[in-house]
Order: sequence, then C-alpha cells, then structure tokens
Amino acid sequence: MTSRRPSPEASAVNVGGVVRDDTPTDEVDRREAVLESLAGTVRELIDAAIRTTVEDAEVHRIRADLDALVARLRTAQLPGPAGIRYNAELRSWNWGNAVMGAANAIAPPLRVVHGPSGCHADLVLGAAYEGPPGLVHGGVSAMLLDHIMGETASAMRRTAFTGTLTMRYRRGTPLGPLRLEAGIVREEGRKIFVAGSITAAGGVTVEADGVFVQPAAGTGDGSPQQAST
Ligand SMILES: CCCCCCCCCCCCCCCC(=O)SCCNC(=O)CCNC(=O)[C@H](O)C(C)(C)COP(=O)(O)OP(=O)(O)OC[C@H]1O[C@@H](n2cnc3c(N)ncnc32)[C@H](O)[C@@H]1OP(=O)(O)O
Repeated sequence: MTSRRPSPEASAVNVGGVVRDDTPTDEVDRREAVLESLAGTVRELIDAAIRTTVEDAEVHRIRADLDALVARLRTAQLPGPAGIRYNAELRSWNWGNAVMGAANAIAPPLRVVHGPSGCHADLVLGAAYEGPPGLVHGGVSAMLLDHIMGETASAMRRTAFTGTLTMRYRRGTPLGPLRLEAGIVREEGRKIFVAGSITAAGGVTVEADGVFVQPAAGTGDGSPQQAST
C-alpha cells in the first residue's frame, strides 16, 4: 500500500501560525497512529535510559545503535517545529505539542476530557518528570495545569493564551497516577478566569488560578475545533 504522509510543504497555507493542510482525515489519523506508536517507544527509551544500570560498555553500544536510528529519522524532516495544522474537515493536529503532542515523547501525553462543568485528565507520570526525589517537578505540574486550564478556557472553540498563572504547591505530588481538573470561574471581556488542581492518591497536591486572554485578533469562535497552542 502506498503510504501518503501529511505533506506540510505541498498543500499548506499558513494563516496566523496555524497551517491549513488539506491532507485527508483518514491519512492524518493513520500517520498520527504511526507517530504515536514511535513516541510511545521513545518514551519507554527515556525511562529506560534514566533507570538503566547496565555496564558502561553496553551503554556505549546502545548509544551507537541509537545514533544510527536518529540518522534514519533525519533523512526526511520538517524544516522546523511541527506547529498546528487543520484540514477542510476541521481535523486538526499538533503532533509536537509539549503536553499532548502525539509524536512528542516528552509529552506525558495529556488526554483532556471536556465535560459540561470543566475538564479533567488522568495520567501517570514516571521517572522522566521527577523533581524532588519521588515527586513531580514543580515546573511539570505548572505545565500540565497550564495546558488543561488553557483547554478549559478555550472550550476548543476560541483562542485563549495564558496571561497569568498562579500556583499553590500544597504538598509534594508523587510520581504515579494523577488527576487534573479545571473549570471556568468567571469571564470579563476577553479575560477568562480558570481554576485548576492536581490530585494524587492522598488528595489535592497543587492548586492553580489562571487568567487566560483571548487575543484581540482571535476573539471569534471558529475553526479549527481541536487545535491547541
Ligand atoms: C479560532 C480557533 C480556536 C481553536 C482553539 C483551540 C485551543 C485549544 C486549547 C489550547 C490550550 C492551550 C494551553 C496552553 C496555553 C499556553 O501556554 S499559551 C503560551 C503562553 N502564553 C503566551 O505566550 C501569551 C503571551 N502574551 C500575549 O500574547 C498577550 O500579552 C496576551 C496575553 C494575548 C494579551 O494581549 P492583548 O490581547 O494585547 O491584551 P490587552 O489588550 O493588553 O489586554 C486585554 C485584557 O487582558 C488583560 N491582560 C493582558 N495581559 C494579561 C496578563 N498577562 N495577565 C492577566 N491579564 C492580562 C488586560 O489587563 C486587559 O484587561 P481589561 O483591561 O480588558 O480588563
């Protein structure tokens, strides 16, 4: 079977940083699944590299193998970051996003569920997200809350940039299973006030308040429905 890849250069039209790309949805879905599978393995690689205790000589051999694999991936590359793309059916994809990019092994990844009164996401953080021993890095907690609170503010129908994010670290957030939650508190003009939290087995560990601002040029509702910044 011929494998057609979403082709950023061939059909892309760049509008305000979000790129219109007329790759058919089934092709986007297929490619996304392929890249997601690669990212999953790279995520495993990151965890394995952090926790390995194999001897130095074996580390050097593994590194040589990995260098060869990186070179193979580099034979065809985008000229820069992956950005956000959408097609005529309003299927959007942002495979490099730091928090939920399907192709990004650094992303946990976060899968946000939208509900009538806010958003939530369940995830498991491993060794790659450690700050204090056994605990989630505070910057990682902020990153995750920034994202879910931003998605909550946008409701997937309007652009909303983080203006101010205030964190309260109530106690250490253990690595392992976590729940994120976020809800809109109120809106004033272009400002959307959002509250968010991280909960671990023993209760809430982090709370956050955020002001998300709809930029003057992007206040209208519209496409793409699933894009995120
Ligand atoms: C159409 C398609 C949709 C698809 C949609 C899909 C979305 C899918 C989910 C996305 C999920 C993303 C989650 C990650 C979100 C990031 O991480 S975004 C990246 C981090 N943030 C940034 O880079 C933002 C950088 N800053 C900026 O771009 C601009 O300063 C801002 C925040 C847009 C504001 O610019 P501006 O529109 O020129 O603001 P301005 O007119 O001066 O002020 C407007 C109002 O906002 C207030 N304000 C301005 N700046 C701030 C601030 N920093 N803090 C608090 N208040 C502020 C002002 O006081 C003013 O209030 P009022 O006087 O009206 O009461």
